[in-house]
Amino acid sequence: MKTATLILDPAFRVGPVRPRLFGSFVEHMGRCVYTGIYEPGHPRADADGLREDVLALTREMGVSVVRYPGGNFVSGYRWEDGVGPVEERPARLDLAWQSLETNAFGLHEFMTWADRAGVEPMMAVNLGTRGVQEAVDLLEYCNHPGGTALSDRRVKNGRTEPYGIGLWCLGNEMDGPWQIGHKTATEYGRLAQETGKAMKLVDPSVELVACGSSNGHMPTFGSWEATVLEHCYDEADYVSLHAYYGQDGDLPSFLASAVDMDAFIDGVIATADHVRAKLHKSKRIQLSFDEWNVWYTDSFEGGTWEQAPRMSEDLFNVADAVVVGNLLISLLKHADRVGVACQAQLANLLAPIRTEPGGPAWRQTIFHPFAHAAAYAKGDALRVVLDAPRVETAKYGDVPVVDAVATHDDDGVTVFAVNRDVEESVGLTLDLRALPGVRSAERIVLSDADTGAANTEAEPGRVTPQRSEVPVRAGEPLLVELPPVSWNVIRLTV
Ligand SMILES: O=[N+]([O-])c1ccc(O[C@@H]2O[C@@H](CO)[C@H](O)[C@H]2O)cc1
Repeated sequence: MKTATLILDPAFRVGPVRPRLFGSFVEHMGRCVYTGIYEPGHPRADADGLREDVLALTREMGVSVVRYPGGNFVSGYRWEDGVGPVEERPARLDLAWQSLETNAFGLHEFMTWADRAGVEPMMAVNLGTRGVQEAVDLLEYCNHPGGTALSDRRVKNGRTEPYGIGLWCLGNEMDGPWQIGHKTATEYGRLAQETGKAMKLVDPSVELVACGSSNGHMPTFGSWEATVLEHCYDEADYVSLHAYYGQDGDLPSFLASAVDMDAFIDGVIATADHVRAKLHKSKRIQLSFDEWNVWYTDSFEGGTWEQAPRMSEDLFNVADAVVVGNLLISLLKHADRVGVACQAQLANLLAPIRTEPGGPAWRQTIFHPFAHAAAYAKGDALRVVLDAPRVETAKYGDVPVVDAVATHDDDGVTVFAVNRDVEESVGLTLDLRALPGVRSAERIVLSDADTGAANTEAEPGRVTPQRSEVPVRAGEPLLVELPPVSWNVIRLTV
């Protein structure tokens, strides 16, 4: 068996784990909204048509913040279409996904859902086909107490108190040629600056996310962030990152996907800090990794003009869950700069939660690492000193076979670790010399002899994490075996 050692010390602090790291994303795309979170007439729907089974799973996952309504969808969206009496709302072509948008679900429905799910809303404005005026109109509608045409319209539509939405995205993936209203970095940077300036005049408390690159391999990556931030450094609080990782038959490289995420995050930090130095600023721009996940992009099908077509309903397996866990480790390793992160998406497409219309809702494999991280990654993120053998990958060269991070709070220390070896277990020795008070240890593991195993409607509990106690001997290191292709949580209680 391969062996690795890991030194834990509460002094090796990276930064606080901010709850917004465990965000998700609800887009008007495929069946995320319609027959996902919202299905009037479903046996488990409440009086507002919100699926209570999906609400319960969202709460169980520990989702903290949810980005809405897109995504590519937002770049052609008129928010006014989704407010007021439902029977008066227009049906529209959704050009992003070539689907039919009925607008039966809109702003108020989403805010009711967010309230019941116990999540903070993260609202995106359309900077594709629209601009400064529509963005400030939406913000005034949402956040101004009353006495103006827009805020009184919100009151008339049933919501007296202002929504007080604090986190806003200035458009979506505006660097992407596929984006409706795609812009150059200079065009977008100026628009983000002016939109941000006006939004902060309406409500100075809002936090704004400027669009970074739609992935770290875009030809404009780096120069896009630099140009955009040179324009909107004062107005932006965050710059966004998006990344999706897929399997293409090369499992060792897929399992090492977090190597790419680490490099992407480091590149954006370096670029944002370059602009900070160049502009002589003291403020540091934070990172909003507001779309991340595993995704088999070739499973995308659109163009039918149907309402809520089945799109990208990927069936995620054990290997996918291990990669998702590793991506969460990467986010936690950068907790000092990544202040927001949203797994894309919540229900049905690319999703931890799957539903059937009129039928059940269940947890995909990737639900579990997210739920563990959201539940147990509290307090401060800790850098760990890891000594592990390396494995060869075609995409990333040789990489450590184990990747890990830890968190420290009043209850103790939790280690999150993946074994990226396709065949062999790794014997991990946890050096606890800086934690003499550890009384007990529990470990949770997600692995399977069949790395392709998945949860389905017929077998929703096929892949389930296993919990066990690990014996602790005072003054001695702790030994844990990490099975091949596994996600592991080790909770040390003091
Ligand atoms: O790799 N791709 O082919 C690819 C295509 C589209 C794409 O768009 C992003 O992903 C969509 C789904 O979350 C969001 O609406 C959009 O922001 C992200 C990645």
